[in-house]
Amino acid sequence: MRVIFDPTQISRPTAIALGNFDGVHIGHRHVIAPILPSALSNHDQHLTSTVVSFSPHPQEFFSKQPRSLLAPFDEKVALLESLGVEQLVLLPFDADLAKLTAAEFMQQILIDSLQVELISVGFDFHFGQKRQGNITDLKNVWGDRLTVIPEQTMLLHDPTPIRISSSNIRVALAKGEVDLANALLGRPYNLVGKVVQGKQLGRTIGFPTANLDLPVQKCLPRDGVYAVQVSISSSPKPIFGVMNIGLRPTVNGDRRSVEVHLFDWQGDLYDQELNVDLVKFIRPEQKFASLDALKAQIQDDCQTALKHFAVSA
Ligand SMILES: Cc1cc2nc3c(=O)[nH]c(=O)nc-3n(C[C@H](O)[C@H](O)[C@H](O)COP(=O)(O)O)c2cc1C
Ligand SMILES: Nc1ncnc2c1ncn2[C@@H]1O[C@H](COP(=O)(O)OP(=O)(O)OP(=O)(O)O)[C@@H](O)[C@H]1O
Repeated sequence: MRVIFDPTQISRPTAIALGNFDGVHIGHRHVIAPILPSALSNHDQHLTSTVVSFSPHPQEFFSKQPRSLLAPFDEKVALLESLGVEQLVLLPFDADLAKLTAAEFMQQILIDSLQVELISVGFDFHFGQKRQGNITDLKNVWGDRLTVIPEQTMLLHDPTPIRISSSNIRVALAKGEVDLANALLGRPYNLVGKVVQGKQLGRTIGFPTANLDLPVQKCLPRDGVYAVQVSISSSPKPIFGVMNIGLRPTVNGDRRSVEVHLFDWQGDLYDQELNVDLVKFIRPEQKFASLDALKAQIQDDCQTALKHFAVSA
């Protein structure tokens, strides 16, 4: 997939899906589907299948606050690529772009710069100065070459359906509601990072852990202990394990760490990249009176995780 920051490099004409697409969840995949090469094959002209996002995210530009992301840049690129998207265009969101009216955005960005032939957006998509542009404006120009995806929701435990959205996935993760986050994403929420050195205390209590270095913007789930499934390039099969996210109050930890203990695994993992899929939240992090008490609890956590894996196998 081509990743374009410089608008002069865009491959045109295009079929585009417009939006931020953080996490590439089920709703996003519905929006992207109509512009994938497989959906464009009957079109008489070759259109480049393109996702158009803003960088930084408009909310980040206005609030000046960094946003935590379900899928930081490398993960987003990999996810879009796996769908078959040919090109990701990142429009630099600055004061000039923010000032464009809806009509100017359509003319300068969509028509002149991207040569858009087909567009797909969600029903509530807004664009241009003060978010004044909406799908009616797009419809007036692109007519039946515009696909509008109706709101995608999911009926789970509550009587009211829940909207599939990046915000709702973040809220679920903050509460440790892994099942909900995974259902809305349509795949397990995962953490991808290299293994770095910890304090090496874990091995002294019988539970060696791989400490993960994650992108700073990565949205972390609630602190606590999780059952996880891990993939490493050196192992053909996924490995089960437990993960702790938190400050490690028992050993007076000074910053948040993400560490994984793999079941039945021996060997050096330093510098290897781990992909950790969240399977189940087990318990919140606690301060224990002694290392022995922590050790007993971790043994219990491993049993809880193993039971869960056995039931869902
Ligand atoms: C499954 C699991 C659960 C954990 N739970 C806690 C906990 O509740 N409280 C805590 O202070 N530390 C907890 N820890 C973190 C340990 O304190 C940590 O693994 C140990 O100090 C080793 O750290 P190191 O990798 O930096 O050497 C947990 C670790 C694992 C693997
Ligand atoms: N549940 C959904 N149903 C239909 N379209 C959606 C849905 N979620 C997002 N979209 C559309 O996908 C595109 C990308 O949207 P965006 O990334 O802003 O979505 P989001 O997941 O709702 O994000 P956030 O929760 O941060 O507002 C937009 O065109 C949006 O309208």
